[in-house]
Amino acid sequence: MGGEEASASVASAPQKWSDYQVEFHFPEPTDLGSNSLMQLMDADFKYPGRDDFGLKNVNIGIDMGSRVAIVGPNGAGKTTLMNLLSGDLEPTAGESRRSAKLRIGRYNQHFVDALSMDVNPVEYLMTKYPESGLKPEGVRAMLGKFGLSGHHHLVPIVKLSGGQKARVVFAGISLSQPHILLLDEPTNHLDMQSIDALCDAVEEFGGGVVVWIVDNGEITPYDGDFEDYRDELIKEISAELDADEEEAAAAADPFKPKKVA
Ligand SMILES: Nc1ncnc2c1ncn2[C@@H]1O[C@H](COP(=O)(O)OP(=O)(O)OP(=O)(O)O)[C@@H](O)[C@H]1O
Repeated sequence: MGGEEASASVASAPQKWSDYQVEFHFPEPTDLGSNSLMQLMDADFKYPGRDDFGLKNVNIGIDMGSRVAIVGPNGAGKTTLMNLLSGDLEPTAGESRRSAKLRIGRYNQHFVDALSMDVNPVEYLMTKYPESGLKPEGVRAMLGKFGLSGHHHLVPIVKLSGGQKARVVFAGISLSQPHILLLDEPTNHLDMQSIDALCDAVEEFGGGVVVWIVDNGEITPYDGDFEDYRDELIKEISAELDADEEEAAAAADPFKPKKVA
């Protein structure tokens, strides 16, 4: 994992921490009258005509305060599982229960890629979440906290980088006042400071959180807590940054032996 913004900041200045302030925040969810938010019980899922892929016997319960991290490889059916959790797909056997009035804040790469419109982030968020009641200045303050610099608030979204669009998606999730966060590889586009801010926000969030982490093994629950996950990500990104710095130093020094690709 790593972020395009992390590599970009290394290219311009070899430092590990950017000098801007980020503070992700998801508001305290409204009371739904029950601690239990959603459940998949003995759920199976199969696409019609696809006998080579299916999910079997999935049991996941998400309550207020739940933290569920799932580790699995690409191709394991992550989008399908996330769609079952969000209610976009219904199980072909077993049961799916969801609290009435449940709001789910969902993050994935497809949502980031799909943000390619001519309106700017402020216009986009104000149109999509009118119930937030925020004025443009409020939306801009929020975008700033999610790490989108002021200049980019008024640039058409189509011109933003993946990392900048990711911040717009996160700000939108916050404005939607979710009870559950479904986060599919949420750190891909983020630099270390933002990953730290996201982990803090997830930790303090009063609702339920499901995070998908890609790894090469089978689909399993993550063996650790969010602190462990944060430490792992930061270790990975530090190693990537060190490798980038070494490469940059080698490129600048004509006498240093070069790595052969
Ligand atoms: N609507 C569909 N109809 C038939 N098969 C589908 C459909 N959507 C996905 N699949 C198949 O189901 C399997 C799992 O797909 P899914 O998108 O859930 O997970 P994934 O492969 O882990 O992808 P991603 O990493 O993009 O989430 C794949 O073999 C895919 O081709």
